[in-house]
Amino acid sequence: MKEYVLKTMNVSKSFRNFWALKDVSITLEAGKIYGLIGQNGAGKTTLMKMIAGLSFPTAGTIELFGHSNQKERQSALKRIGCLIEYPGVEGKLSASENLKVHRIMRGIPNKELDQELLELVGLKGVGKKKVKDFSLGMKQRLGIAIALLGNPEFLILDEPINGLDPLGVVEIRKLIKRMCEEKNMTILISSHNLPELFQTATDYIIIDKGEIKKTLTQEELEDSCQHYIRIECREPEKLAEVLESKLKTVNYKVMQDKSIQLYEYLEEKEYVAKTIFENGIIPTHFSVRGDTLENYFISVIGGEQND
Ligand SMILES: Nc1ncnc2c1ncn2[C@@H]1O[C@H](COP(=O)(O)OP(=O)(O)OP(=O)(O)O)[C@@H](O)[C@H]1O
Repeated sequence: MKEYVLKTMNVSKSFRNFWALKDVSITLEAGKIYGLIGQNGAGKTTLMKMIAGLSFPTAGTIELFGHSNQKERQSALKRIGCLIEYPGVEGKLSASENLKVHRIMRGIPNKELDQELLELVGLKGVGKKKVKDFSLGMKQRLGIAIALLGNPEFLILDEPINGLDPLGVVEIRKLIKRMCEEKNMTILISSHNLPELFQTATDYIIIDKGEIKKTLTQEELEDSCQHYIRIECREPEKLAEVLESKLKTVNYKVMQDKSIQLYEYLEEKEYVAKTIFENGIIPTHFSVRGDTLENYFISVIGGEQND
């Protein structure tokens, strides 16, 4: 049976007359990495804050680890770790001193945890260096270490790779995947950039203007962005036969509108056109289709695509 970490049901949030979230209903399964994707102002931070108990919905229900009533949810919140907006760190202290402060504030006595977490996030070697002299990537990793105090089962990270250089992005990506794999942690990570999250998440939630526009798995996203040759003709059965017998491929799909999508030979379009023509098929349409991740995201939120 699937284990659910979070269910939000018709969650809405208004600030005076402005609805920052409208009827948000999402379900997160344990052990997956969810990418919450939306442009600036889409409502990502607002949603994450409500899930983490830092703010309250105007309407709707949030169920955490199966608990939706206020009292039980309060204790379920202890099973969450979050990095939402930058955590309170003291620039004049080192990474381990900062961790110690947060550990003591949370009432966690285990002193060894500080070094364990610094090692986990790759900050063990920084010694006494003050946090004010850290790079952005190091600060983000310290923020993640703080979020990991308390050994959370569900980790919420708001834009953890925003502003990082490519190497920093790779490091955070590896860390997130490792935590999911080694600790079976469920992770919700936000970003305004779908390609950036593409190699990290297992599932995607696309949000725009406070509304969930689409939820999809990595596989579904890959399918949506896969490139193919679209061929239309009067005799699709005959075309399928030619693809199999002459081009030796079964890597195609006959669509409902009877067009055929061919997922091979993208670099040899002329050869495909010549072969089908020589075998008596006259295409009424022949084109290469498929989206980039960016264009797919824009099409889902209803904007204009780039060519
Ligand atoms: N406390 C608040 N008072 C008034 N409006 C708010 C408040 N918090 C958020 N908003 C508004 O709600 C909308 C959603 O904001 P939110 O910070 O959740 O977006 P976001 O997707 O996280 O964007 P960003 O990537 O820019 O952080 C924005 O229009 C924002 O101005």
